[in-house]
Amino acid sequence: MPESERIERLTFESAQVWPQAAETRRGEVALVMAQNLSREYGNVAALKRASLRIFPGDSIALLGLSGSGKSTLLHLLGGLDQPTGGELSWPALGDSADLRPSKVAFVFQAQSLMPPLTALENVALPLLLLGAAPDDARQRAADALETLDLLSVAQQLPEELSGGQAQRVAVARALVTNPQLILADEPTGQLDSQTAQHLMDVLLAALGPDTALVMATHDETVARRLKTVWRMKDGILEELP
Ligand SMILES: Nc1ncnc2c1ncn2[C@@H]1O[C@H](COP(=O)(O)OP(=O)(O)OP(=O)(O)O)[C@@H](O)[C@H]1O
Repeated sequence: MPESERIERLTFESAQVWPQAAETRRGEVALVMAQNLSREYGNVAALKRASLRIFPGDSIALLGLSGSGKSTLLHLLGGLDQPTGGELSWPALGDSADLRPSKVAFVFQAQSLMPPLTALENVALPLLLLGAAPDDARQRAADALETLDLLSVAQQLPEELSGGQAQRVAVARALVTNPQLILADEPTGQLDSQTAQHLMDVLLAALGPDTALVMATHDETVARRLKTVWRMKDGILEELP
């Protein structure tokens, strides 16, 4: 089937399943809604007319090969980037200016901790940016590190951490503000499979029941740990949620 026809079909099906106004599911308001969401970079169509809804408590793996558009979609969902087509809204969260860091948090694949700050200071940082008192921020950061079994490295600098520990600190930093939506871009991408599974264990255990997680990955084993799998290929969200 030609790609244009396939996109038309997916779009038609999505319109059947989700009328534009369907902001709720079983009485819950969607955190994110997108209709025909597209992002082009010059003549590269990185995301082609994706329609989706994300609700509190969802955990979604975004599975696809390198270049399939996973990061593009995550950046749009978190308001880090602007779509070139379609509609995007955050019915339960406000508009894009309200999104971060208290409501939406990111975990990236690459080392994203601030090098001069200790693990504890890295985790406390989003709280300080939100205006928390320093003592309160440090206590909550310590609690988050403890949840992820990291108290022993609280005073270490990022360069002194293993890759797995650094990613767990990044997860603690994402969780510390109790966000409603966590967007994770291949957080296990640079970890061996055992360390990756441990990261998934602690992340899923630490996730609140109402927090939604969307995680880009190319690893089927990691994807299977989440409740729902969305597949991306060449910018198309293939399996509609
Ligand atoms: N800032 C940009 N400028 C130009 N093209 C871009 C930009 N960002 C992404 N692209 C292109 O958009 C397409 C989708 O990229 P994206 O990073 O979203 O894929 P991905 O599935 O996340 O890949 P990976 O698994 O390698 O991170 C690719 O063809 C990529 O080259």
